[in-house]
Amino acid sequence: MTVGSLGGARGGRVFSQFFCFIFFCQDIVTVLTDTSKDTFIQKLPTHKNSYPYKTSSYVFSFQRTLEDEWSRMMVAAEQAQFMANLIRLINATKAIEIGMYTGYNALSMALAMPENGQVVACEIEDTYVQIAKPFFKEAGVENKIDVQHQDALKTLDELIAAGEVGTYDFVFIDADKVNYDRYYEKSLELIRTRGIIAIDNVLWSGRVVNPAPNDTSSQALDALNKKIYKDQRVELSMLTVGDGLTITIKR
Ligand SMILES: C[S@@+](CC[C@H](N)C(=O)[O-])C[C@H]1O[C@@H](n2cnc3c(N)ncnc32)[C@H](O)[C@@H]1O
Repeated sequence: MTVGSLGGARGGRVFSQFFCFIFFCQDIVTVLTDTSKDTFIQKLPTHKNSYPYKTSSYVFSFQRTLEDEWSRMMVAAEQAQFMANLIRLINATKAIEIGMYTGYNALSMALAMPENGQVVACEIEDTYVQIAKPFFKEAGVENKIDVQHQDALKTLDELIAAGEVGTYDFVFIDADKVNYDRYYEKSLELIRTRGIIAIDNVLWSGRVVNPAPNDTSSQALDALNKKIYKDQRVELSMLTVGDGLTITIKR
């Protein structure tokens, strides 16, 4: 079939628009159904609570082979999957995770990035760093994850001092809650315009509503939620996924 047979110049336009649409759909389908890690999924035992979430099932199964005790603080699988897809959609190559723990989500982010992608993973506890590193190596993303084993505030200050302001595409905040506001402000400096800052535990099992007088974590989260709600520097979307996930886009 030729363009001409579809009705001249107008037909050509319709024809090419149609194919652009098909290619666009294919891109979206590729992003949402990438199964290139399936070999790992088959290789690894599946945790009893797992569910075959497409791309994230790899990291999900991978880290859930750790004891339940270790899986307690990880993000929910659907959160890791969602953030990995956000990373793909914005073509992120520079990301920061504040609170790496045993590396589940850092691994998920690194796998979603191209070869030149870099995740700065901040973790203060040595035990967790030692657990995470072999997983990064086995997954073949050791070179994409820069583990910063120290206080995350120090790492963020170092990045700012090193001239990295406005260069990061994606930041995930998931460390000690009382410092969330500080992490948010420093992340806003480091993130580029239209970059994403994702914040975990913003619902804190509902305790952000009327926090108890001695509950400093709930108070800090509540204060930050209210601050971001009015923050003109960002667009906001608060999702009731996991323990509550805020997505902000820097204006
Ligand atoms: C909820 S866990 C992170 C879970 C991880 N994002 C995941 O999805 O697997 C919080 C982590 O933040 C770490 N953390 C707490 N305070 C920190 C600090 N000041 N600097 C760096 N890491 C910190 C804790 O040791 C813990 O491993």
